[in-house]
Amino acid sequence: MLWLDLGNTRLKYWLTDDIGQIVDHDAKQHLQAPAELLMGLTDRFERYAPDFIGISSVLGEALNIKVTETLSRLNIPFEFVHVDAAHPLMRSDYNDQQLGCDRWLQMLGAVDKKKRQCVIGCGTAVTIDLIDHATHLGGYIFPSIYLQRESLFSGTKQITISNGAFDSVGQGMTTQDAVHRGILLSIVGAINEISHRHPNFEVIMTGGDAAIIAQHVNRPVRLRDDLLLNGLARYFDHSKQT
Ligand SMILES: Nc1ncnc2c1ncn2[C@@H]1O[C@H](COP(=O)(O)OP(=O)(O)O)[C@@H](O)[C@H]1O
Ligand SMILES: CC(C)(COP(=O)(O)O)[C@@H](O)C(=O)NCCC(=O)O
Ligand SMILES: [K+]
Repeated sequence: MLWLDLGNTRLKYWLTDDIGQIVDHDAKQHLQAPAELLMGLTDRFERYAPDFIGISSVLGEALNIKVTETLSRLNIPFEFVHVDAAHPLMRSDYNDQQLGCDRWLQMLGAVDKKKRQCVIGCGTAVTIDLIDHATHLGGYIFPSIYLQRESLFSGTKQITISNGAFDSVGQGMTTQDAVHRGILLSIVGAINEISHRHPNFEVIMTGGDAAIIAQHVNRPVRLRDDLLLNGLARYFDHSKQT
């Protein structure tokens, strides 16, 4: 199988064998040209001769059409995920026309009907979702630390910071530190507040920036890099059974 995750910044792919083991995996910036990036990867994909391609995309109709055109040339059946708010593994009252499918799949990949869970996706946006015994209770969306820095850079005259490390939440004494620490605290502080309000929820984090953020959270955090893949596998298993 070939599994694709088209996020706002990166294209992730996984090739898995018959027993679900990952035989190849990578994440690449697509620069809003995912179809062209996929074109360059087709040789690699064809080498493994996958019999199915399952796709999560939050890139919108126009880019999905281009991706569809590229994938059609492979002559391998493929299917885009559609959010199912009444899925047997997890119920959700969130507006299902709006819920991002990567966000939903991450939850589907993590959900455990015996637990209360807080699933945090740290990609281009940071999403924080609460799940109570397999019922999605809703969540929050924040700009990532990088998007926040870009918005300060572009919306102010005297803040000209465009790079540097996000490594502390202590107060800063320079613009550079104040910007990075303030932004990091906005996410870490929100996570701490949400986990304070929901003390019995297991905190699970995934996505490109999960490790940077998790270090400063004052609760035990489970870092998982397999949630979206797991969600894709669960979704397509189910649709084959019905
Ligand atoms: N402006 C930026 N500068 C540097 N790195 C960035 C920037 N925006 C995002 N990133 C990085 O890109 C990665 C995106 O993470 P990922 O989970 O793949 O997100 P998405 O699913 O939204 O594509 C993160 O590791 C983040 O550190
Ligand atoms: C919230 C997101 C931007 C996160 O995307 P990502 O950071 O993974 O690229 C995406 O799931 C999305 O576009 N969601 C639609 C809005 C919603 O979930 O309500
Ligand atoms: K967007």
